[in-house]
Amino acid sequence: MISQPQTKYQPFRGVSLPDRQWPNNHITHPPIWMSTDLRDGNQALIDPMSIETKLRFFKQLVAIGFKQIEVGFPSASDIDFNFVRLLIEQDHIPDDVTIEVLVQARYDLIERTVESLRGAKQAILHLYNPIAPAFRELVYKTDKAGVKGIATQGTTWVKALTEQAPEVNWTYQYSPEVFSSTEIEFAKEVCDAVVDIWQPSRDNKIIINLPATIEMNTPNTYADQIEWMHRHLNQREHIILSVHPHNDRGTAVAAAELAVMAGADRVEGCLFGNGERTGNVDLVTLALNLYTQGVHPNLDFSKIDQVRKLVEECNQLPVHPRHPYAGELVFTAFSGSHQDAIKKGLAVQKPNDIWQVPYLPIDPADLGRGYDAVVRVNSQSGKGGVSFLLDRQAGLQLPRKLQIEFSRIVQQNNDSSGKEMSAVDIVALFEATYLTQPDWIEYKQSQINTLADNRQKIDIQLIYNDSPISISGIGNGPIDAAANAIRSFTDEPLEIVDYHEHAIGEGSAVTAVCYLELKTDNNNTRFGVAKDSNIMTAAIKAMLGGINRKVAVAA
Ligand SMILES: CC(=O)SCCNC(=O)CCNC(=O)[C@H](O)C(C)(C)COP(=O)(O)OP(=O)(O)OC[C@H]1O[C@@H](n2cnc3c(N)ncnc32)[C@H](O)[C@@H]1OP(=O)(O)O
Ligand SMILES: CC(C)C(=O)C(=O)O
Repeated sequence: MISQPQTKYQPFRGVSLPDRQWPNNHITHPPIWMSTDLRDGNQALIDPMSIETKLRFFKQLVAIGFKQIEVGFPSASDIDFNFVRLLIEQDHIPDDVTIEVLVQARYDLIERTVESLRGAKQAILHLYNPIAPAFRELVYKTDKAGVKGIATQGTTWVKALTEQAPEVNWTYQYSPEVFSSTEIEFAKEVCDAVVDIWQPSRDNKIIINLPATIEMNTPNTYADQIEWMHRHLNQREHIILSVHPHNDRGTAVAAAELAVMAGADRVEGCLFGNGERTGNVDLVTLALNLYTQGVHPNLDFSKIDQVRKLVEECNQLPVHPRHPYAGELVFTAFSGSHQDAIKKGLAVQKPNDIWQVPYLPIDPADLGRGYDAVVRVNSQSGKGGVSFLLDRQAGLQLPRKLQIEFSRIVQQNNDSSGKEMSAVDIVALFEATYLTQPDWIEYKQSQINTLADNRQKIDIQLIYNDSPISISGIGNGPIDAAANAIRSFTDEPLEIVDYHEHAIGEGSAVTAVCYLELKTDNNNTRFGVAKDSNIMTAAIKAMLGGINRKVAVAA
């Protein structure tokens, strides 16, 4: 990089629009969407799609709900020409879907393009030519009149040639390519001239598409340009104003949103932002941004993983794991405080209430994604995430102090392995720590009787050192009695500091889980955990579990 970038690059200022209105506007309904995956997306691929791949992609776009789909550049290649023919001849185009094709302003190419569309019920013919200063000077070696002439001549040819195919219900689209860096008055002049030739009406509107072929500055700059055109174009009522933002500065989504606020009716882009260089605007993000504002985009991404997989296969390009809404990791929290907040939010979120789960701008379930991936545990995680996974995976709802104790054990494990732990790993570690300790004292069975003074007597059979042992205790309740019985046998102080239990499962498969915090010497407490179909047995086993753990750790 050079130390004085101003000697090499100059700022782009766009149009002066001090009375701009767009900042006060809100998007209250979706724009007309146009997917150009099979054209602008395809032309940017290392290996452009085959006809079969294009057809797979086309069907997916239709299933998502796109009503306008640019399917190729039929005058450029046999694949694109034959693909258009296949769509028409094999009747793959639903009645409410219009295919679109792109062409340069060259007679022979337009002729071939019209030929490719013969027999279609409806079609959008899209003509473009670059009109910006650098293109006029460097590429076309002409002036403003020259590029305007290419646009008007092209439009005249399109008009004449499409009239020869009256079976097609034609819509004409014109793009002043590189609109984003064209003098705004000149862009209007060219578009007005095209509109004059085409003679659109309220019933047969022309699409004027204003591409940010190269993104020039902050997205407000583009919004100003679009609002200016929206306010100044002749015959605006006969025009569908369209935008086609590219993502050179990484702000295409913002540019498209602001452009819609500025008056655009239609947005062209690609799924997951594929396209030339840094891509076209990402239609998935745009649509779901709208959805999270309570506006249905009229596009269905309720199986987003399936869509992502298909697009990755067709484009032979991966979608980034952090891609908004669709990336593999976007609904995953590794860090402790995020996990804690998500866990608490999910616990109180009711299905029909306004969505309020912290850190999750959208309910993953709306996109067909599960909650399993929401919380993942590595060395950055805390008790919230660990206990969330224990609950999701095994139905274990640990009391707070045990959450803290066990998350430290998980942390030690992570620190030594340096790896992420799956929910299965965490449950296994929990079981190894609390439920499957070596059986120093093994529970066999027990019986409880109520005495004449209403106190409870318990008789417990144990196995200790491979020998059966019977112990008894009396107490105010069964747990007190069991604690007295065990205390007499171990000759240890045994105080129950906290008792927590819950059921897992339903009906005859229900299991009780008991978590006891035990004081087994003067200063320290220790958790004993056990599961059993009988709640009392679970409590006795939990006491023995706590003692077993003390012994196991001390040994
Ligand atoms: C921003 C965009 O995405 S625009 C779309 C770009 N997509 C593509 O180009 C993909 C498909 N294109 C192609 O395969 C080829 O360009 C073809 C087959 C259509 C044409 O190929 P060629 O005839 O070799 O021409 P090429 O594409 O190199 O274009 C150069 C010529 O076309 C002229 N030209 C380029 N674009 C246009 C246009 N939109 N309108 C009129 N003329 C144009 C150039 O001035 C140049 O003319 P010259 O030969 O007299 O100097
Ligand atoms: C043809 C036009 C719309 C285009 O693809 C662009 O300018 O990026």
